[in-house]
Amino acid sequence: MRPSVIRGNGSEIIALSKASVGATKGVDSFHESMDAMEAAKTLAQSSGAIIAVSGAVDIITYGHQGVGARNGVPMMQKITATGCAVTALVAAFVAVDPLHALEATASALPIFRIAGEMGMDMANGPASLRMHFIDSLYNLDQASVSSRLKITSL
Ligand SMILES: Nc1ncnc2c1ncn2[C@@H]1O[C@H](COP(=O)(O)OP(=O)(O)OP(=O)(O)O)[C@@H](O)[C@H]1O
Ligand SMILES: Cc1ncsc1CCO
Repeated sequence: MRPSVIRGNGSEIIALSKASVGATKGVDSFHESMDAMEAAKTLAQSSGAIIAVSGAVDIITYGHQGVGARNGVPMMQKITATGCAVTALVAAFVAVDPLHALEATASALPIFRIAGEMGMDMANGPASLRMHFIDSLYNLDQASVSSRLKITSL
């Protein structure tokens, strides 16, 4: 199997790259995404996949430079399965343009996080964030993405 993109939290990417033997915590992460930067680059080079690490900053790398997606709200972590959901969004973006999987991944992650920010503007906690987040993703437009986008090179 040669996946185009591997998305995990910091602990998962470190475990996959075998860069660390530290404890992991199942579906949640003990490590911050930036702790997994070197592991992500190593895994990208050994697997040939684009690596996306979710966390306070989402990281996207193909093994050399990286992109950091800095939008979002921490309460997204309190909704179980947002990790799987953002992975599904990445898959959908890559399916539209498979020859540009890096750009597709670097678009899907910040868009997911921007929808989280917009959902949080209307939410009172994780349950209402889940609802408002899905509504925000559904209603998202180019102007909202352009005005909110926070990405940097790493
Ligand atoms: N500290 C944070 N601040 C803002 N957004 C975050 C933070 N940590 C994670 N996220 C966002 O939350 C979503 C889920 O990422 P997370 O790292 O929690 O995945 P996961 O551990 O695989 O989750 P799951 O519980 O679904 O298995 C992603 O969109 C990610 O960008
Ligand atoms: C914990 C969990 N529940 C549904 S999917 C999933 C893992 C990734 O989000």
